[in-house]
Amino acid sequence: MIEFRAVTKRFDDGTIAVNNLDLVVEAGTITVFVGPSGCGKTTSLRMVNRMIDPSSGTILVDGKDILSVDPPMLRRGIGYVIQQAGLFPHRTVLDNVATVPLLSGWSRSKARGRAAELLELVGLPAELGKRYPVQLSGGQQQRVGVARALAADPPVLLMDEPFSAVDPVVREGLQDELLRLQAELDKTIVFVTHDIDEAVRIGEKVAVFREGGILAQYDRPAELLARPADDFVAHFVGKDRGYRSLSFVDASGVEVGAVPLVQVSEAVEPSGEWRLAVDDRRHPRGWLAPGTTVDGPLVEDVLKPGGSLFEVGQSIRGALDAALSSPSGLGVAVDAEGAVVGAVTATQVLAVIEGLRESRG
Ligand SMILES: Nc1ncnc2c1ncn2[C@@H]1O[C@H](COP(=O)(O)OP(=O)(O)OP(=O)(O)O)[C@@H](O)[C@H]1O
Repeated sequence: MIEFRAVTKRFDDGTIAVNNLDLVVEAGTITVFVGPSGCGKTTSLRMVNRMIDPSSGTILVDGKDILSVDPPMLRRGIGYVIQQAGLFPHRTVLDNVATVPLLSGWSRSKARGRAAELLELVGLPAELGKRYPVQLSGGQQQRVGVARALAADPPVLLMDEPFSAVDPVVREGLQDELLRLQAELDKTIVFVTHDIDEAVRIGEKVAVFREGGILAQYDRPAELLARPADDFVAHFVGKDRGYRSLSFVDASGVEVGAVPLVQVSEAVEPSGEWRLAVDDRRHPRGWLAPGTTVDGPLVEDVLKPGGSLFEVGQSIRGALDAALSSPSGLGVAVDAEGAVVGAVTATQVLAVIEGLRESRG
């Protein structure tokens, strides 16, 4: 657990970067600090590993005042990942990751063995270990940065805009990877970003900062979207927050109905209704529009591309999107293997959303 108690940082030129911060980061969670540029996120983060010391107030890590711990000692228990990975350019990927174990006195072969395990853990093929950082993509470099920070197996991980230098698709992949790793490793992670979408996607709790280093709201993402504390937070979480908050409501309340199916490569009779074409594993292949006549076996060329799919038990946002993006108006539900289990309409989904709203008062 990390606890900020009335922490203020005033730099020598008088700038107040962090103003009387009270906040508890629970152990084993990902907590995100988010806010516009210059609102004190990085300063707050760097005070945890004593790269910056507070002007007043106290920071406790696992109940211990960090000012009572020697900084190098403190940092052994705190991994640090920064934007663009900050790798050593003249060391191979493997040696970058092995750096901390080597510094802790491990033999070269043991440190490299550990580094190889870590590369695997973050999803990088072993052969990349021989390359130099410049020979990797941005996303791969970020993974190496995470592996390096995990090398000493620290209970706490500080991540400062670690994914902001990569494109949105790679970024989403890295976020998923972090969530997967966290499920396995159970670290206490503080993650800084200025991207609210990233914050609500990966944070169990999100701290929104405003200018002047003031904490504007500290809440679970669903609360932040549903009940922003004030106009600043409402504006900062941005447009579509009502729709985005549906990501945190599961779709189990939506009753999945039957959907007419036809089999690809089999003969089909004409019909006046939309039918979903599936393959022999019941995976959806596309929609057959009403009145389409097919001469002989059904081929995929006559099918209309399907909309998005949603998995039963996932978010209601996915169910609504599936219905809205489907040419038939029927959102297709699939099981974990991707086989069709049925379909829902947008009206059905909205009725459930409306019911939830009313029951919340
Ligand atoms: N060494 C310093 N001396 C004086 N002022 C500083 C120093 N470091 C940071 N600041 C100021 O403190 C404030 C908070 O900076 P900080 O880097 O913590 O913000 P941030 O929220 O992380 O911003 P960004 O998203 O742009 O990285 C800013 O006004 C910044 O200019």
